[in-house]
Amino acid sequence: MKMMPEFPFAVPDRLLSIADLLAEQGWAVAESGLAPEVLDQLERNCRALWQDEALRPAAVGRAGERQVVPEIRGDHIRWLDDCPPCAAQDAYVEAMARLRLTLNRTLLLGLDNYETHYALYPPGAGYSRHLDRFKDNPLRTVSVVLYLNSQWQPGDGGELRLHLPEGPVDVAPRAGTLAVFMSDSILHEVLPARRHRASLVGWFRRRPDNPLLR
Ligand SMILES: O=C(O)CCC(=O)C(=O)O
Ligand SMILES: [Fe+2]
Repeated sequence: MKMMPEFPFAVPDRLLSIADLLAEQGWAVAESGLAPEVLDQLERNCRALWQDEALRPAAVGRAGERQVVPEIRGDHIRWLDDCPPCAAQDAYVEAMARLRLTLNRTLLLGLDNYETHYALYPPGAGYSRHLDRFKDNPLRTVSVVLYLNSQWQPGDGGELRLHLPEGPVDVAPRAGTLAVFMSDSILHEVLPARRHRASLVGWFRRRPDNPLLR
């Protein structure tokens, strides 16, 4: 039997706060805690992929009927698994592993793995209101967005808008900000931006055969 990869670490308050907020309200916005050099390198990677035309227009719709509809979703993406490895990406993946273990230990979510892609929204592009969990694939459980825009100014647009029962909450996509929310319940959208908007978007997934989650 394969055990969950487990590594001992002191859980920083920052990660515990994210877990508390998720349990309380279904979403959290926090500082990622990643070093400035790591954030810089990730931002450079995302922009270089765009310059090199190595990002592809993202599709919407269920398996079998995926299509590119820029009026609904205008970002361009590349999965991290498909990118040349580098130390900054390793640091990001490790930070996400720590967050995943913290959420499992505190909230017993049974999160098993993480899938993630770079995303670049050119000026004017957005993503209409949606949920991240697909009807034909219920494994995505917690969504995580790390923003990579060191030059972001108020008025640039591109906010993540969470549609909550008590009203909308907007998150500015400033470098280092982490937005975390439940994939099946938090409706959200990306407002069009005036400049290129870079991020890493990912999902903690459950195991399809987890007997505890049936
Ligand atoms: O970039 C964001 O703020 C959110 C992106 C998003 O909702 C998605 O890719 O599903
Ligand atoms: Fe989303």
